[in-house]
Amino acid sequence: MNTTRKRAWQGLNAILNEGQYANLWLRQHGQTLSEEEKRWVTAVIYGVLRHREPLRWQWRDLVRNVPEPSIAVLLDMSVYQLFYLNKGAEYAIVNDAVELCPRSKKGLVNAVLRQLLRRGPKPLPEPESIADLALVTSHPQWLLQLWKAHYGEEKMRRIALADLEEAAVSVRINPLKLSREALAQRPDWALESNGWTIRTAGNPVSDPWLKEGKIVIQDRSSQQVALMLDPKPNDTVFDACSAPGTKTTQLAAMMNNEGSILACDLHAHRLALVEEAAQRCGATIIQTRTLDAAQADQQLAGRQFDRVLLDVPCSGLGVLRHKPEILLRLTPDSLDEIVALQAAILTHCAPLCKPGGTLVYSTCTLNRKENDKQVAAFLLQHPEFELMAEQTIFPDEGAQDGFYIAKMTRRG
Ligand SMILES: C[S@@+](CC[C@H](N)C(=O)[O-])C[C@H]1O[C@@H](n2cnc3c(N)ncnc32)[C@H](O)[C@@H]1O
Repeated sequence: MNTTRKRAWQGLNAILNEGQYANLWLRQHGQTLSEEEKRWVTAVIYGVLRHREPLRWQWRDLVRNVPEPSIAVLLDMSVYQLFYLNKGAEYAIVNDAVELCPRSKKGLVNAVLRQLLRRGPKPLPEPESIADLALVTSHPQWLLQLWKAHYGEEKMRRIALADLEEAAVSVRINPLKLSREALAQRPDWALESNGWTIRTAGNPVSDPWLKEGKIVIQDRSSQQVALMLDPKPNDTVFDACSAPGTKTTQLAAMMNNEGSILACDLHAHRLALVEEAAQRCGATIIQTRTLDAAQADQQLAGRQFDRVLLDVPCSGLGVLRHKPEILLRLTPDSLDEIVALQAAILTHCAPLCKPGGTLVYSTCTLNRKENDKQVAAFLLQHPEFELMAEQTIFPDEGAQDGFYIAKMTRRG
């Protein structure tokens, strides 16, 4: 029995059937695995999550009823190994799947997988209709319709297909701990023209510089948010939704640890992550405070800041390459709830921006109601703010997440 298959199955059950997040499960359970095992389990978990509809479509016609969720996931995972990884270990894959499942299901799993081995992979339909694109990309049809309405049919198609690609890992320099000269000593790494993103060779996730806070894993679109806020040394900054602190620590570095940042979040346990990040990165100007950003004007009455960052909770439709499981839980109704929360955060944080100050609103989603329409509605009600720049970053346009960033100033 290959125990890594058992771990991957346990992980997929936790994520698909018990609502856990893949990255958190892997962080928690990956410690018991070797680096090589962890890489394999990670690849299988994300591969099954990204291709869950076509995987099930491969075996669905071979059973009368879909078996209980854990057995269905075992079949999905086995099909992924047989048809997508294709390492020539077919019989070991089938035997391990049969051994993993309870006695009462062994016959079913064995029969389905052996029929699949005989039949081989069914070719997927060309993703021409929305229904076929939904099958091929494992995106719900309602989301494809929404993207079609918001961004046009061609863009909708490109975004959905881009989500099937493996997520790129981007790295940013932390100049509070790593000088550009020291970085230049590393021949296979180079700083990109924005002065923050490092082009890396190898796997930065296990690089010792990460634990030392010299570099930070941060998507290049996410880095762009802090660049748009553009804080200067000695500014006062309010970061309303700051956890886990990836942008907060970038802001501190941009300010060269001069000035002050009030980093808030609704959840105290998440603010602890901001404090850890600040410690690791040597960012000394960050104070944390638990706060509901939708009531920030009451909780911080009398205070105003040079720069306000509202990196609000969102539906996450721009980061599906990193978190494909988002699609398992999202519904049109949950989108509407989040739009209302974002509107409240904008309304109740805006008064904390000084006249002449800068307000940046950002999301990692692709949904115009959370993005440009949200900001347009805010501006209509708040003529004291002026839109200076607005950017939607799409995941099909490079190795980056989808993001929306709006930069506003408060008239003096
Ligand atoms: C997109 S994440 C922020 C990411 C963070 N800015 C970074 O770069 O690491 C959104 C955050 O908003 C927090 N949040 C959700 N509702 C909130 C509220 N009502 N007030 C303040 N924070 C909230 C969540 O806990 C989450 O940490």
